[in-house]
Amino acid sequence: MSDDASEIEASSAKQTVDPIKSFLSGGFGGISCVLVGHPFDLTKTRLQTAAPGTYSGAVDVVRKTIAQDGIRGMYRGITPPILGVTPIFAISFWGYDLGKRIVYSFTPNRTSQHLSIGELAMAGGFSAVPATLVAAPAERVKVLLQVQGQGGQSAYSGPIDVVRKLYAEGGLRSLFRGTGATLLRDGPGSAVYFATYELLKKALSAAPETLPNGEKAPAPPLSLPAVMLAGGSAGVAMWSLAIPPDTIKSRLQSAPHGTYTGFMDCARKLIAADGVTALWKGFGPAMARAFPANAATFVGVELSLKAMDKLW
Ligand SMILES: CC(=O)O[C@H](CC(=O)[O-])C[N+](C)(C)C
Repeated sequence: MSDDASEIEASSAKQTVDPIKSFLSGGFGGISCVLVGHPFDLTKTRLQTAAPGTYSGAVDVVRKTIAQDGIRGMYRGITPPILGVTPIFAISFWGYDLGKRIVYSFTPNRTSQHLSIGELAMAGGFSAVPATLVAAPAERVKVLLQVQGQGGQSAYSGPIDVVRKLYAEGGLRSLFRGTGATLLRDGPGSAVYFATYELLKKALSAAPETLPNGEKAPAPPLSLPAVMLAGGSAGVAMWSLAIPPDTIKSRLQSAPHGTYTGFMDCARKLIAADGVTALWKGFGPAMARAFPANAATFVGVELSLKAMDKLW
């Protein structure tokens, strides 16, 4: 067998892909995710951060936003997510692939190349580490833009203005406020996310063939509806876990300087003021977004991988 052929066989049996392809496919997934998911995300952030009584629910946020700002209002703050989510997803999908390679390197004497769901979850959790370095400042900027324009004056004219003002106010520390909260949300969240996708992908695929070396071949490609079902469910599974740390992250990142000393302080103050259920503010819109946005993400990922596989 040629070196190239044995490398392809080894990497497909190992469930890893070329790092450039995993990075680019994640980027395509991110763009698809933002285009479908942004209006849901804006509704969630407004519900999470508005003073009690401002909105009666998600539909009220949409009604008031459109009445005040038109349809464009639902896409307020989309520039940072497009610019931020694309690299975040690129790094996240690349990090997931890197996480799988790390698992292999720590288990050199394994009897099967196939990664268990626990190992895939570990690789998913690992992906949040590099992704958070980009996600935390991008989310800080996005949250500040999303919460303005709810009646009062706008403090920022755009993402660059936010970055400039945050840097002037507190340097990199201010720009990176909420990094720990982002990791607490995305570490466990990404573990569940990738594990759910792989689990459903396997359940929805036809039985794999056996390779000449006795290993199972990777499952044949999924149909688009199956990719959408597995991707959408991965999003729902992730957000079922991620809403409480996300609520705290949004509060931390949107509050004036000095309001909270950290994650636990913010959680304690939020629960004391609004009760424990306040941790699940924005649950409805997050869940409403989770399925379509992540169905779109994995369609973007799988289609771009397929296109790249044809190119090189
Ligand atoms: C917070 C976030 O970006 O979650 C992604 C899914 C979504 O609904 O946006 C998943 N991942 C963290 C793996 C990029």
